[in-house]
Formats: sequence, structure tokens, C-alpha cells
Amino acid sequence: MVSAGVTAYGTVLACDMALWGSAWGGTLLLGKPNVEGRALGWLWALGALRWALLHGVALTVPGGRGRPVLRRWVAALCLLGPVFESGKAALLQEGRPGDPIPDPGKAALAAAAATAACLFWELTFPDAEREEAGGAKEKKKQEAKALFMRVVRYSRPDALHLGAAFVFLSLAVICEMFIPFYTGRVVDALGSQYEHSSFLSAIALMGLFSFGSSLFAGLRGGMFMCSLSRLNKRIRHMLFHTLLEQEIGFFEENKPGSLSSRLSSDTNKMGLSVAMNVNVLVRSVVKVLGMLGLMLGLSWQLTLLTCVEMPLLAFLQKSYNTYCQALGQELQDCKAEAKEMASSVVGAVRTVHSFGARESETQRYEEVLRKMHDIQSRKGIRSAVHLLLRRLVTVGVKVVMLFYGRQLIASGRLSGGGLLSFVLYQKDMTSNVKNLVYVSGEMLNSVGAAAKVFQYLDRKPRQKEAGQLAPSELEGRLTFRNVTFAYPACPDTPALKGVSLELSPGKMTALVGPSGGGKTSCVSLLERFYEPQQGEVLLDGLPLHSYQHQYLHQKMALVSQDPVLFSGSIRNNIAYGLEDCSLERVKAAAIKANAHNFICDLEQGYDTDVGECGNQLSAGQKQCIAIARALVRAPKVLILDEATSRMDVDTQLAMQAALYGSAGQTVLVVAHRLKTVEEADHIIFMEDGTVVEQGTHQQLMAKRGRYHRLKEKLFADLDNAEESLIGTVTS
Ligand SMILES: Nc1ncnc2c1ncn2[C@@H]1O[C@H](COP(=O)(O)OP(=O)(O)OP(=O)(O)O)[C@@H](O)[C@H]1O
Repeated sequence: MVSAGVTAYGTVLACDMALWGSAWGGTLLLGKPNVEGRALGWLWALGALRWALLHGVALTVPGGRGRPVLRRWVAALCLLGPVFESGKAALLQEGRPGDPIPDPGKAALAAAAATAACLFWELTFPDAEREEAGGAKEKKKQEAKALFMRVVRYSRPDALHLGAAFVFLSLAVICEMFIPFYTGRVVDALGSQYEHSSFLSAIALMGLFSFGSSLFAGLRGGMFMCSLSRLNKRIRHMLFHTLLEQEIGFFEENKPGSLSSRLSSDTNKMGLSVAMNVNVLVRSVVKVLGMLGLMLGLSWQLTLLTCVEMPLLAFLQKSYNTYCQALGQELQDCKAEAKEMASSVVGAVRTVHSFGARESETQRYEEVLRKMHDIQSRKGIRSAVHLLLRRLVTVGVKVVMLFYGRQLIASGRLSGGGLLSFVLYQKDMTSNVKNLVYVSGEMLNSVGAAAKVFQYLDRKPRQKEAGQLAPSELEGRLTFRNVTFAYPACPDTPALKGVSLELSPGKMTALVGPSGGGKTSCVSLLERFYEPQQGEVLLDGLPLHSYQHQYLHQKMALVSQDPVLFSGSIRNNIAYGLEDCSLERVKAAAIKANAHNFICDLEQGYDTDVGECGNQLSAGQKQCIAIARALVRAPKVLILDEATSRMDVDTQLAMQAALYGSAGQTVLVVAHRLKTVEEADHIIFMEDGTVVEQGTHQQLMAKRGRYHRLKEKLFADLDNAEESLIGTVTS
């Protein structure tokens, strides 16, 4: 593939040299043709002829077909000269166009300029050729462009702000462009024939343009910041909403650290891709075009020289950007890992302390930091090399330019001030071209962050959409019909295997069995945290998913073993998710949950702040509040998953009596303790994901099966342990 390309380019170049050589030889033998007054016409005619011939060669040479870059290069080689001479004649209306058949030096310079311009274009705006070659990299770029356009579409509501920002941006750039020009004029005015009035007018205009550029630049910055913050707010809100819509399995696959990083840094980066990069892009494009015009006006020869520097710098910058992009991804992953590790360790600091894991955690964190440091060091070294190469190119071109500029001044074709203006423009031009190349890479880089955000925004929850059922009367009968279920993390190991059971209204059903038997999995299915792979869970004979989400969670309340409280008052925690819940309702629920007494003992009663995650309350108190939070909704179905495990036996029994009394309520208790289970109307014994036996306590004891054996072993052990613990404390 590469050798075919070399052959194609080499053949075209050889043909071009042969063409020029024969024409040049002809002029040497026969003398230069007299084209006075028709030079431009001749230039175009010869250019077109050369183009037609070389184009034909490009199409017929082996490996030439299917190479649009080669054809574009041929066009640039043949037509750039006529275009340049025509532009020069039209804009500057001076001098006569160059010879239709240039001498060797000019021919080489024109070929180099055309090649450099072509190279610059292809590097900055790479296109379909490599895509045709099937490069995955190119495909990725196309995707990045599509992503970028999507971010732009998300910015539509800020069109007014962005529009104003671009107007200010253009004004600022235009003002900025004239500053070097009038700086040169000031220097000229200070020259040998000093004229006060021209000095004053030049300095006034320079001051005016400087003031204008600062003013408009400030307004532009403000407008961009404003639209950036608006976009950020919208995206974050959408993302947060989408995240909360996802099924529970999603949160098991994606760790909280990486999710919060998406919400904060990635949304931020995504916004920057529009506000900042487009800002720099437009600014640079306007400046480059404007300055190119002004520079051509000052000296086309020096401008041509500048055109040699730019592709070289663009090439250097491009390769640097590619390297940095790859490292940037690695660095971002490292940062996310460090963040996640720090937050999980700090969040579980008690466990870390009690297991004496401080040293190992510190080492683990240090390892990630070291990885981060390595990446940053590599980036630093590459940046130093890049800077050195860039400086060498810049200084080299500047030296040549100054030498040539001196010749132009000596021949009277340029003033000293003009050269100064040119040098200032050239410096600015280089940095703007660099910005252009940088920003094209950075845009793709920042849309990398956007890709992750969109990945979540586009994600459809992997569970059936909730239906519309919301009957005013609900009996509360729950049925598992031949349910098989495996967690997303272990799809090949079912936690429930063909489970069929029924929870009757007005009855308390207990789920018991050894650890890992599938009790909590049943509860999770009832809460619709997951969907079963086979079978159905029915409420009053209808699938759970056909009920409205809000309705279902109003009618079914769950209290888990480790309930989560939110920082805020006890009252707000009990009334969580309910609008306009009176203090009386909250108190009534707290009384029923055996929480009222200890709440009243607290200094601020129901207004007491429970602290971060409720850590200012004991585990048992937290469970009481969580039960009150469930009861305040007066649910038709109450699910207690080891919900009283942290309470003492007396509190547990009192609580149970209170809960058992609710007429018509379906109560499901998952418990390990014998006393709680004995009272239940129906006991279901689960083991290894299946229902092994069921009945009342008496029936199961009489059966002398698995329940009986477990009672003998586990429950008795627990009770003994409890009794001995109580004994130790009281003795
Ligand atoms: N989030 C999860 N991802 C993958 N597997 C899980 C998950 N939660 C539980 N399991 C597995 O599913 C099986 C049933 O677990 P489940 O929590 O339902 O048991 P359990 O009877 O409630 O146990 P325990 O009495 O200890 O709470 C176990 O083998 C467990 O390892």
C-alpha cells in the first residue's frame, strides 16, 4: 500500500519535472516567449494544461486511482501559481505577474509551497482517503465529529448567548488585527521624516483598536462563560435524571466514583468542547484569514516564507497532540481510579481502621498516584522535546525572514515599520495556526468525555417500562409464579430457581433459610430492582411491571437491614418522598415504629439532624426511623428484610405486635430470629434459590424437615448467643 503510494507520487513528480524541464530547455534554446500584457492568461493556460496532463497521469499510474489526496496535490501544484498571481494582481494592482515558465529556483519554491499548503490542509482537515483505506482511526474521527455536532445541537437553547459571544469575538479579533499594523505605522512615523500629525493619528488608532479589542474580548469571555454554565446545568440535570432511571444492576456495574466523575468533570469537559474550542476555532480562523490579507499587502514574498513555517509547525503540533490525546485518556482513567479509591476508603474508614488496613490502603493509593505521576512525567518530557523543535523551526524561519526583509527594505519595497508589523503578524499567525491545529485535536479529545456522557444519556434502562395501572382498591396479594432469576453480575448462576410462592393480604409471611438461600433476591424482585429471566411476579394477579412506578412504591414499602438515612431532620427522613406530610402523620408513624420516645428525648426532637447518612443515631434507632418512614405511607404491602435485626428482643417483639395488628396489610418478614418467625401466619423455607418447605411454625416443626433442623441449629445458636450476650451485659 505504502510502496504503491510512493510510486504514484514519484511518477507524478517525475512527469511534472520532465514537463517543466522540456519547457525550460525550450526557452533556453528559443528564448522566452513575449507574453507582455497576456501573462496571466498564459499562466492559466499553461497551468490548466499541466494540470490536465498530470491528472491523467495520476489516474493511470499504478496505485494512483482512489487517491484523492494525490489528485488534490496535482491541482495545488498546477493551479496555486496562477491563483496566487491573479490574487496578487487583483489585490495589490502592482508589478507584473511572474513568467509562465519559471526559472529553477522559483519552480522549486512554488512546488514546495504547493506541497506544504497541501500537507497543511490534509493534516488539519483529514478526510476520506484514509477512511477509504478502512482505517479504524479515521472511523473514530468521523464518530468524534458526529459527537461534536451533537454537543453543538445541545447548545441550541444558548444560540442567543453564543451568537452575541461570536459577534463580540469577531469585533475583538478585528480590532486586535490592526494593532500590529498601526504599531508599524508609529515606528515609520518616528523615522527620518518625522511627522507629528501622522505619529499622533497612528498612535491614536493603535490605542483605539487596543481598547476595542480588550472591551470586546471581555464581553466575549463573559458571554461564553454564561452559555457554558447554562449548557453544563442542562446536561448535568439530564444526566442525573437518566442515571436515576436506570435499573439497580447498572449501579452494580458502574461504581459510584466513576458515575460522579461523569456527572462533574466529564459534563464540564463536554461543555468546554463547545464554548472554549469553538471560541478558539472561530477566533483563529478569522485572525488567520484577516492577517493573511494584511501580510500579503505588506510583502507577498515574506508571506510565502511564512507559509513554509506553518505546515512544519502544524505537523509538529499534530504529532504532539496525537501523543497527548492517548496519554490524556490514560491520565483520566487514573484520576477516576484515584478518586474512586479515595472516596471508597474514606467512606469506609471505620472498616479500614478496625481491620488495620490503613497501611495497605495507603500503599494501594500510592500505587495509583505513582501511575499518574509516570504518565505526567512522560507528558512533560514529550512537551519539552516538542517545545525545542518548535523553537528551532520558528527561529530558523525568523532569521531567514529578517535577512530577506532587510533586502526588501534596502530595495525600497518595504518600510522598517512594515517589517516590524510583518514580524508581529507572523508571530501571531504562527500561534493562531498552532491553535487551529491544537483545537481540532482537542475537540476530538473533549468529545471523548462527551461520548461517555452520551453513552449514559442514551442508555435505556434494562427493565420493562412501568405500566399505567393504579387501581384505587388494592388487595395486596403477591405471587411468584415459577420465577428464575440471576443477577446481572453472575448471569450463569441463578439466585432463584423456579420459585413459586404467595403472600396473602392481612397475613404475615416469613422467609427463612440459610444465608445465600435467595430471600433478599425475592425482596429485590418485589421492589422491581431487577426483572426475573423466567416466570412472573404478580400483584393481585397482574404483573408488577404493569403498575405505575410511583403507585407501586406508594403501596409497597421496604425496610432493609441497613437502611439509608439522608442528612437532614428526623421529620424529613420519615416523610421522605412525600409532599405535604403533616407532623401528626410523622408522629403517628414514629409511635408505631417505637421511635417516638427516643426522638422526644433528643434535644431538638423531630427537628434533630441525623447527620451524614444518619451516623448520629445508633443502628437500632436508624432501623426504627426507617420503619416509621415505611409506615407513614400506610403501605398495602410491608416488606421487612432483617429490618429489626439491630434492635433488642423486647423492641423487636413490640414492633412486631404493632405491625402485625394492621388489618388487611400484607407483611413479608425476612428474618433469622426464631421469635419473629414463630408468630408468622405462614413460613416459607428457602435454600439454594428454591422453596424447600412451607407452612405454619407448628406444621413445619411437626414435619421435622429442614426448618426443624435449622431451628435446632441456627435459630437456637442465635438465641443462645443473644441470651448469653444479654446475660453477660446484665451480670
Ligand atoms: N448483587 C448481587 N450480585 C450477584 N450475586 C448476588 C448479588 N446479591 C446476592 N447474590 C447471590 O445470590 C444468591 C442469593 O443471595 P440472597 O442475598 O438472596 O440470599 P439471602 O437468603 O438473602 O442471604 P442472607 O440471609 O445472607 O441475606 C447468593 O448466592 C448470593 O451470592
